[in-house]
Amino acid sequence: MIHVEGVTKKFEKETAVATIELSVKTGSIYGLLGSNGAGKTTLLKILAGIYRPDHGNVHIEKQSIYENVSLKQKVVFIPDSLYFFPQATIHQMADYYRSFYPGWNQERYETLQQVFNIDPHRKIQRLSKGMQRQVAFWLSLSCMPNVLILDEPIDGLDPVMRQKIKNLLFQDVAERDLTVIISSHNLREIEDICDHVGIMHKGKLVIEKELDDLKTDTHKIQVAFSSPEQETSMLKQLNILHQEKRGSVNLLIGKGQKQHIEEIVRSSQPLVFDMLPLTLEEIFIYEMGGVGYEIENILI
Ligand SMILES: Nc1ncnc2c1ncn2[C@@H]1O[C@H](COP(=O)(O)OP(=O)(O)OP(=O)(O)O)[C@@H](O)[C@H]1O
Repeated sequence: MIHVEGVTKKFEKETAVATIELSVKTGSIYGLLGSNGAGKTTLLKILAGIYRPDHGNVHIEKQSIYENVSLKQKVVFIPDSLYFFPQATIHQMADYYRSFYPGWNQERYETLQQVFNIDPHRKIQRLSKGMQRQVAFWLSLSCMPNVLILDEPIDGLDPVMRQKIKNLLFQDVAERDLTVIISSHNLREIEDICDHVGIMHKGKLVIEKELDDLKTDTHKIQVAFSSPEQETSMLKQLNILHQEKRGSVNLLIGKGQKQHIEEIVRSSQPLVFDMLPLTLEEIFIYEMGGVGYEIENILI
């Protein structure tokens, strides 16, 4: 379990992260989204023990991460700008990882060579941007970390490689309870990986949700009635996040169990009734609207 407790970080006068509280369950995949400059990278670096928070603390497996070498050996961070030793080949970089991470698994490193299919004798800095990213995953996954922190990880990867890497992450989560924290700008991209999503804006965590709950609990409803009284009576019984009129049809975004909503709407005898699934992006737009934020400005 990871606990972020009231974490704040300032750079001179700039507050990059403002009193963030969040928890990430062991074996889950947490997606961190937000606008440019929202504070995602700063928070990830605090989680990885690279930055010391000005206030608050981060506990992983009940231990504080900052300056805790033995804990850091179980946590791997892949930053958005990758760093490898100049002139190092993949094998040489692997030697370095092996010396720092006690969990290093040589057999896995060799097995993953078939997945990434890059000659380990090649110098990393001469590889393409996407290939360097593959090397970062190859080395990181060979360390068998308990926690993997990924800052904009899929940038530059082709669709086949993205899928392969997602599958490797799923495998580690399922087989050995790996916890993954992943930052991205793209809700659609991480929709199919994460079980939790948090959205940051101006240093704050403005929304945090479990995806399954959201998906089974939010519905798009189209209804039309012959009388406004029927409509008013139905609306009073529903938990509505958003509504708009399209001609005689009322488009509603409602929260609640599908069957329960259906019963309420049907008992009001609508002329037209349809329930449609929402994309995750739509759900967030309405949820954020509910807490007073314009998500269009936050997600790109
Ligand atoms: N080392 C630093 N020195 C000074 N200010 C910094 C430093 N790192 C980050 N900041 C500031 O902190 C704020 C948050 O930056 P951060 O990189 O955490 O945002 P982000 O959400 O990762 O942004 P992006 O999506 O653009 O990568 C920004 O205003 C940034 O200018």
